[in-house]
Amino acid sequence: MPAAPLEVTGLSAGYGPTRVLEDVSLSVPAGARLAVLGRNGMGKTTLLATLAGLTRHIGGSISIGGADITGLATAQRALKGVGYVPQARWVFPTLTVEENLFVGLKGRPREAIAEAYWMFPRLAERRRNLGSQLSGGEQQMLSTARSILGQPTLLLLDEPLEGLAPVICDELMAAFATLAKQGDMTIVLVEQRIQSALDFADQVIVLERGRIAWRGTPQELAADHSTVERLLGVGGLH
Ligand SMILES: Nc1ncnc2c1ncn2[C@@H]1O[C@H](COP(=O)(O)OP(=O)(O)OP(=O)(O)O)[C@@H](O)[C@H]1O
Repeated sequence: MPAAPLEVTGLSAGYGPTRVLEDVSLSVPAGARLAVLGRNGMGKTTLLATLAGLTRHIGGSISIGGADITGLATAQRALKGVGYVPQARWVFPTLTVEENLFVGLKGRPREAIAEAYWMFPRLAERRRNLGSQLSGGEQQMLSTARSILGQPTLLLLDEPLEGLAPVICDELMAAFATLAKQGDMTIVLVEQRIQSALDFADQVIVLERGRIAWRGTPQELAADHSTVERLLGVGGLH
């Protein structure tokens, strides 16, 4: 399946009585890469969780590939092409790497796991290790690979670099760039490592208290020092 464009209109969502996202609208063309930035607690995770169907919908709509998925449950959204890689790194600790990958196949032939090993050669080396024996970086690779095996047309990555050593971050970002180049997925990346996100993305939004406070290209953001300082709390980007 080719990458699916993402269209979000007037989206508001939250948890129980709490409103977090307010009137978020965005449009990501098929195969494009959107970075979602913002300080802690501004609603980045909530935006991805809302796209995946895991929060309380208050208003607005979400469509991928022209199909309205707003009313669909998480599992149905996955069938429509939404791949969600949560911040918590969903790995089955008592299954081996290979068994974890089998879970992601969703009816595809077993040989398809070669795609995961091609993308993340470290996983091939660790195929017989248990999920619980993996480093944080390897768990992130496994969690991402499992999602990719389901052939999503929209991939949602929530802070994949959190807590990882720089060398592993580079490895992961290189794998994401390879995925993006293949053009089979539209990718939305939430990341606190601003420079890595800007190097990867072709468009950026910055959230502030659940609303889009800024949007533009990575180049525009890097040049806009006052926005970077005000909305991201850092002195500047290189
Ligand atoms: N399950 C929940 N129930 C109630 N409120 C929540 C829940 N999860 C998050 N929130 C609140 O929603 C707001 C946005 O949180 P969210 O995790 O989306 O922010 P974030 O930008 O991803 O932050 P971080 O960078 O720290 O992960 C915060 O005020 C948070 O306290």
